[in-house]
Amino acid sequence: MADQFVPVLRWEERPEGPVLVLLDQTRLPVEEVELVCTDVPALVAAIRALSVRGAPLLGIAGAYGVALAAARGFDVADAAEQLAHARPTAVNLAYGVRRAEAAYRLALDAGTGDASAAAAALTEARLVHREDAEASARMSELGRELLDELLPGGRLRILTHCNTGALVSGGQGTALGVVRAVHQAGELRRLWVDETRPLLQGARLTAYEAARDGMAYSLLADNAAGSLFAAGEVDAVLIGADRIAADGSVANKVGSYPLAVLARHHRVPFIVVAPVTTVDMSTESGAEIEVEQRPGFEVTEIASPYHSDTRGEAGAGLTEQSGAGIPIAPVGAQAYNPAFDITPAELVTAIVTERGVISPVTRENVSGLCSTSRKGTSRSGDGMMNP
Ligand SMILES: CSC[C@H]1O[C@H](OP(=O)(O)O)[C@H](O)[C@@H]1O
Repeated sequence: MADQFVPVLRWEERPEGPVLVLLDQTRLPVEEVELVCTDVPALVAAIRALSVRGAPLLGIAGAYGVALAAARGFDVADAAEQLAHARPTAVNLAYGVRRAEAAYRLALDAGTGDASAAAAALTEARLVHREDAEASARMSELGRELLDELLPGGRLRILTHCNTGALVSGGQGTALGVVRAVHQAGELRRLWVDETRPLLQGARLTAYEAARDGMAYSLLADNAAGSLFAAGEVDAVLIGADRIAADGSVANKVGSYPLAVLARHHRVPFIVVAPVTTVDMSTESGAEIEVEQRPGFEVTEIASPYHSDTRGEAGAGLTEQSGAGIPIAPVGAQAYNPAFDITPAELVTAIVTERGVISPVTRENVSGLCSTSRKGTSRSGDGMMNP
């Protein structure tokens, strides 16, 4: 196991007051630069620029953001609203914000005073952080067991999309956390890493994590994935999720849905790995999930952390503003840039959570994930063997 990263996110008590310190993911893999957030607008800007990103980590950051507002005497209700709406698709963000806000309100209503209420929000944020680390560890175990069952004895060739590792989690990640467990068990033959245009989370972040772990990996352009399936080079697809609707539809980084179609056509297991905090039973179906639309310049320009002149002014992040990148389209070109797409449940072989694995992905099995009386895995029929 490689040495640990610079912490992806940490709370620090400083003489001038508490701060939230973030590893700026827009600067990776070239530089490990830390952003120090002293207020909520700075944290909201970091979330929108994807300096801090990835559904579970957004929930953790959101919870600490509420604690920061409370500790620094800002308006907590206003801070919670700003944070919860910083990005629309990952349900984890609002989940973490509301957890910390509720703890703050409960303490305040109990008459404990502002300082104690702020401490309650911080305690809850730390709990959200710890719970996600525990969930990550459990998902890694369950995901590796699932792969052992689906593909016994194999040295696996796994394809993944975007970044779902330690950079999105309180622990070692979601889908990439499973890959890590497979690698550490000596069962990973090859990790195929989709570069994940346009923000290149695969090229910049997953390759960075895989390299640090000594994994055998190959980076590929997203549109090369089809030829890998056709050549029989993919044993399983593992991805994360930003929101799972009640019907089992999965919102994830754009490019996930085409992989699900390819996987079904080539009878390859398509596995989603996500903590239960990603499941949103109040969203009935995938059609109701708000898909974040991002600025067109992320598509019409190429920005790279390797080239400081493409990071915008003051070495800002990759997504700071138009004109920071190198144009790769005619000036004025219009662009379609959804951050996510929706994969219907019928194309998902299994969903791995810390509370068990569900397959097939049905409304009943999704609902079971959220029931307090849940007992382990819900799998029926031969859904596992017919990816
Ligand atoms: C398992 S959470 C990681 C998830 O978040 C990514 O989105 P973004 O980089 O825009 O935050 C992507 O959808 C990953 O699957």
